[in-house]
Amino acid sequence: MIDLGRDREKAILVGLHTDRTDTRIWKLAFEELTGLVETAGARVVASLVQNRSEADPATYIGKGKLQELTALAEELEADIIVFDSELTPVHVRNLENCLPCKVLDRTQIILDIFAERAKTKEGKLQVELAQLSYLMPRLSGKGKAMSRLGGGIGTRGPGETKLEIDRRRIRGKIADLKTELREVRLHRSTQRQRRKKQQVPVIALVGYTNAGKSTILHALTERFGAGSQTTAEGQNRLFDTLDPTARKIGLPQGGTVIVTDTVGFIQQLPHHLIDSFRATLEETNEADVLLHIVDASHPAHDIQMDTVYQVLNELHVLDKPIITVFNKMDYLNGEFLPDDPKALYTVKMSALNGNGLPQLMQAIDSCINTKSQHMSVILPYDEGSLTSALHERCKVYQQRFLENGIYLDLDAVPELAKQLERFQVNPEILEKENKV
Ligand SMILES: Nc1nc2c(ncn2[C@@H]2O[C@H](COP(=O)(O)OP(=O)(O)OP(=O)(O)O)[C@@H](O)[C@H]2O)c(=O)[nH]1
Ligand SMILES: [Mg+2]
Repeated sequence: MIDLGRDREKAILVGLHTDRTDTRIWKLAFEELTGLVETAGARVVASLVQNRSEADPATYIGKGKLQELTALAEELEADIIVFDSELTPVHVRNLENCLPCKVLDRTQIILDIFAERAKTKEGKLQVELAQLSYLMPRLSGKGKAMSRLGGGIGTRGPGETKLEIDRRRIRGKIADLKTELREVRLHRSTQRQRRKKQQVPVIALVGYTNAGKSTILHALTERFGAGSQTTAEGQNRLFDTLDPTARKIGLPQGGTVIVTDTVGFIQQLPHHLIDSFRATLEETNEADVLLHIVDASHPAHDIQMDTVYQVLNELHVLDKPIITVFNKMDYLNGEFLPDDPKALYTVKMSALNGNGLPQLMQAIDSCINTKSQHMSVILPYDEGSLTSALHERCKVYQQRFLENGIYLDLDAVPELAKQLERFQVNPEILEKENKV
């Protein structure tokens, strides 16, 4: 994408604010659309917003607004009009009939950016799968704008060559892609198995796009990297990282961990993408700890955090220990931010100047290396499942069956130590009473 302002396609953005949408969330998503369209290589020349109780089933926006938009597009000689949410096939058909230029929606812009960014075979296959799944129900709706092919936003990737192909062939192609993806993933799961065997703990970086995940991985690798590894420095653009990257880092108290970086999240991440990228996102399932990176300087970072937690919830990984990292603190001039209640640790740092990096390492170390605790307990006989969990996961030195329960002398892992606190006894007193 060469940035020569005058050669870039001119885009008009169209937003619909309905009664049902939270205004702050809507505003964030609409501002993001500007960033997305610019990232995709176009120049935003105007935006038009309509407040309406709900989307018009035929044309998304109302008739009057559509006339206004048509006139504006002609006046500004716009090349594309981008709508702020996923249009139905009916919307696309009707809008294309009225408007003098290409009609695109938020989903297509995101798919387009992903198509440009994907580097690995798996990434490319995933994007292609998402694009074809998006295209399938819309094939018949592609009217005049799409027949004017010749590149430009929304027509990159497989769309260029395959638009003429009928549904059946696309369905076949989707099936082939799924098979190919399965094979590629098999290879990655073998790599993961090997890592598991080596018992190296895995830390997954998660967070909103542009929060600073790659910059943090770069800083960690520079300072604590094990062996000669390099990582790309972060870039100030959306969805800079698409393909998973893994790096080995040495911990201050000894031992190493693997830190993985992957695709960032955003409002209304298209569901075709979530489905296609599920395997990549599910890397987080393998992680021992999640590092949730937040751009603390962003005025809507609370909404961004909620979005991340929603995706993590969908991936069923919220039970893992989370370290929340408020990054970009250098922008904040000591402004106070409360700790994230969902996290085990909250760290405030700046990946840019390195402030807070040692605290982050400390938090990682504490999560990974939290020592087992030596305890003596008497467990009532009705605590059968806890007893078996202890035998499975802890080192038990002594066991005696007493009148009021089982006496155990053991090293308890941190999660179980908490549950055992209420059963703790003083072994010296028991010894004096000749019970153990
Ligand atoms: N001022 C400041 N800028 C930062 C800091 N950390 C990262 N950045 C900048 O923020 C931008 C985004 O950083 P990345 O590391 O690419 O963000 P990311 O989370 O990997 O983004 P995606 O890969 O798009 O999901 C870059 O321009 C970084 O230089 C920080 O602590 N302070
Ligand atoms: Mg990145």
